[in-house]
Amino acid sequence: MTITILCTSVTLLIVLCYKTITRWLRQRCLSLPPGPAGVPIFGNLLTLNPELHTHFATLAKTHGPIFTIKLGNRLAIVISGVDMAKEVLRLQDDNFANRIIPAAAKTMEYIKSNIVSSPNGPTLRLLRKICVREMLGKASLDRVYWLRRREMKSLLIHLEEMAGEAVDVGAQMFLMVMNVITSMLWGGVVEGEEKRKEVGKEFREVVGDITEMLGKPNLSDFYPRLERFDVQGIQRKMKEKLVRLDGIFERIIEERKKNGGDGCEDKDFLGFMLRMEKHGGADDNSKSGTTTPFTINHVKALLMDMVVGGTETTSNTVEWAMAELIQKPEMMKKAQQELEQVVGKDNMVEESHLPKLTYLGSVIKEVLRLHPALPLLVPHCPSSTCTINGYTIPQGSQVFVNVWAIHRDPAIWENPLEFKPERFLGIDGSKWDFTGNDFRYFPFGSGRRICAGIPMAERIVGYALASLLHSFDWNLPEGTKLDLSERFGIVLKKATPLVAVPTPKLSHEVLAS
Ligand code: HEM
Repeated sequence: MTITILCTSVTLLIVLCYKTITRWLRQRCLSLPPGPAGVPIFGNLLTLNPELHTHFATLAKTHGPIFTIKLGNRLAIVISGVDMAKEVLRLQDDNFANRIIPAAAKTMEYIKSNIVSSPNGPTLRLLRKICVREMLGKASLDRVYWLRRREMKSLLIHLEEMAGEAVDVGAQMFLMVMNVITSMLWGGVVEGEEKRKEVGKEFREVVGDITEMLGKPNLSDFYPRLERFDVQGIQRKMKEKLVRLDGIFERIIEERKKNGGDGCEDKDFLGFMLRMEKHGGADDNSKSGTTTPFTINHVKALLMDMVVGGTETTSNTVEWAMAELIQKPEMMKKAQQELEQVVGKDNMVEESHLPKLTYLGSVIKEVLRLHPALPLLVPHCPSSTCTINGYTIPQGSQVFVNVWAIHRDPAIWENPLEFKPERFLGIDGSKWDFTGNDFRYFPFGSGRRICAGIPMAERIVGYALASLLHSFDWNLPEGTKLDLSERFGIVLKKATPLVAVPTPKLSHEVLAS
């Protein structure tokens, strides 16, 4: 018995060593980008700092703007140079516009059908077209403005009630943005304040758990062969949550179908998507006349995309902006003076004011420069082996583009660590935008996989920040200090939540109008 166990262990060890050595030799022959030395089996996992964006920026100082690291069995390439970012996101975009789906996200069919996980191809094009052109186009966003206004007003009245007390700004923003997004998605379905709150609460809990699990390091991702064993139980727990989420979606969709179904397309996005689904999908999008299907799974997947893609990104951006402005009161004053001029003291901010708020716009650009919501974008993945700068980038490797590091590169930005909205003002400032055409500034990514929610993000962040600043003065609670340090996650966070005290600037009549 002992001899059998011994023989099996030795054989396993030999096989493992053989595989590690052959993989190592294969990779050496490939002329991969340079990178820190790792150890067999673990690669660089043991020295990986969880603050990935800063860790990668530090490694880039030693290994250059393109380097390799090994995360277990997975090869990752990290890009932190402008030219190479352009190579991945523009010149070789077609090849790199794919994703590696985390093991936890593979557990439910509709999660695999969403935009963020879809490989480059007709389904991705269809989903993005629906999202970017149909739902998040100007006309559609205008149509559901009343829903955003309703949620904003409810937040401002709540903050007025909290006047003089310490408020967790990020938590309030998250709640408001979640309500705004879910209202836009199915706001016409869930009737009644109480019921809306109830659905919203359950939804928030489940989505919070799901994003937390997606952000957890999972051995199944570093060692894909372990995926079926689900060593940490993450996939099992994720599946439980996704079944719950699916239940919420099913209830909402059922309710909508009962109450007039796809006839309600003007009310919110769900109505629009159900109409598409009823017509069996879409869109004769190819010359060959084939139709790309659009199923109920796609409806759920798009709901999920907007909630997960849109909530923390926008609410954290507003929280960062508030923190930076509280740190620099003269800048807060400047933004408030502009609001008084454009909006007036007897009025609430409306989205239609945003294009005239030039200084506020530059504050938002500067926040997204210093604290881009997704500091490493969403990792890309080449569908075939290619070369960048003479280095081989193997098919299937995970490619991180460190936009955070590019936005702080002293060769591009003067005093890059200083928060200075003025750099985006004037003739010089107007050249920077969110289109991803300039690889020195691209907080929303670039190319085929550029953020699908830019118009919505611009409106929500601008409207929320303008409303907070116009309606209240903001100060830190007495005796507290501001901490501006960051914490890496799926979305970049403040390491400690911003707690601040609002003092109303507008009368109750104006706020409640
Ligand atoms: C301040 C707010 C936001 C920022 C900074 C932001 C940034 C980004 C970035 C950097 C990416 C990845 C690009 C890449 O992989 O190359 C992305 C992807 C995405 N974003 Fe946003 N985003 C924001 C808000 C939103 C909103 C409001 C929505 C939708 C309602 C949204 C939906 C998406 C989706 C669906 C994707 C995946 C696109 C794809 O894989 O093709 N985002 N976003």
